[in-house]
Amino acid sequence: MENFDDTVFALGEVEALKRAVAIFKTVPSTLVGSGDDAAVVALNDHRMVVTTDTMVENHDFRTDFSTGFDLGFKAVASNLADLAAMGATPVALTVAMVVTKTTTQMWLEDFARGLQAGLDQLAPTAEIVGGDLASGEQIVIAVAAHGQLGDRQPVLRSGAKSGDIVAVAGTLGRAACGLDLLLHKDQSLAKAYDEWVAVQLRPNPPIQLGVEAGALATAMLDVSDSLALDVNRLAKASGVTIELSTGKLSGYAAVLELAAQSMTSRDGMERDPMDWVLFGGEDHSLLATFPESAALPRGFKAIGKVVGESAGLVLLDGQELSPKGWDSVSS
Ligand SMILES: Nc1ncnc2c1ncn2[C@@H]1O[C@H](COP(=O)(O)OP(=O)(O)OP(=O)(O)O)[C@@H](O)[C@H]1O
Ligand SMILES: Cc1ncc(C[n+]2csc(CCOP(=O)(O)O)c2C)c(N)n1
Ligand SMILES: [Mg+2]
Repeated sequence: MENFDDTVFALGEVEALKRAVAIFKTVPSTLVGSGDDAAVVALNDHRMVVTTDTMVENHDFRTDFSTGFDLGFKAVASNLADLAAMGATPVALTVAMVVTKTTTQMWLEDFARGLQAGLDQLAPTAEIVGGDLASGEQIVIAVAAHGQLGDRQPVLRSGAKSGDIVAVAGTLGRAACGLDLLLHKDQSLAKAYDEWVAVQLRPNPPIQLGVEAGALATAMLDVSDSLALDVNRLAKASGVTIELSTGKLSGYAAVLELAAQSMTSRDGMERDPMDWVLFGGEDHSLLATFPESAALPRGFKAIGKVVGESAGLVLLDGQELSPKGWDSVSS
């Protein structure tokens, strides 16, 4: 017989929320925070940048891989990456979630600590200003994030120009390698390469670098579904051809080589770490284009070039790169 005494279900919505919300820190821009019918937030501009992202248990995450803390951190990080990709500074987030009859209050509070840790590390000026708690058959986490631009223009996917440099801030391939380590039949590998597993569980996107780069970038997006897919989205939106070179990407793959070899030695399946770099998602790094004449902003590394106008073509070493990656509905 399961013991439900320590579950969110047993405690009830009001008490469960009271304890979880107590974990969140407040910031000055929140005029009315969690507790009323809606929150009220002060912005430094008349425009608001809004994004949302949903994570569903057993589709986007597994509770045997991720702790509540991990999921809170990841939910914040992935939403902040979308704001940063617009060049926006994060201000306020809401967290709507479905928990199950067996979700413990300890898990919920661990999740809340993960949300706050994500903000502490990536956007200390932002606050969790509200949310919703419902119950259902599996855990669902839906975060909405709101940001501001000050006097800047938003950085769209559609602004890349012929001649621009294509550059990345943050890591590539590590989160996908981490997921394969977690899924590997030899469980000792996830411990041996815990640095890559950590990127999968708690991605660390370069939020501040993205906001800074927003002043110069002609286009930007976060790499959530795969480099190949997301470069393709940028190329299509901008109507340009982008040329990448494996030489510029080899450093991202090299650090994952040992993990690939260890996995292969245990199951005999050949792996090329470049596949994680090109076709793996979830590092939430920032991919941007910059005018050729300007120096690249701090933290950005050139991986390719915009070579001309087209309906949106991506070439890798001169060959068309197929836009393979994560599809959140059909994967
Ligand atoms: N249900 C929906 N209603 C309206 N617009 C939607 C809906 N779902 C997605 N969109 C829009 O479609 C676009 C692509 O969505 P998607 O979630 O792939 O964005 P993304 O930046 O690639 O996400 P992420 O970085 O979280 O992977 C976004 O502009 C998003 O707002
Ligand atoms: C158990 C488990 N199964 C699959 C995955 C892979 N995965 C989930 S979401 C996503 C892309 C970003 O999503 P979104 O576009 O919604 O931000 C990817 C590649 C995982 N991490 N854990
Ligand atoms: Mg995005």
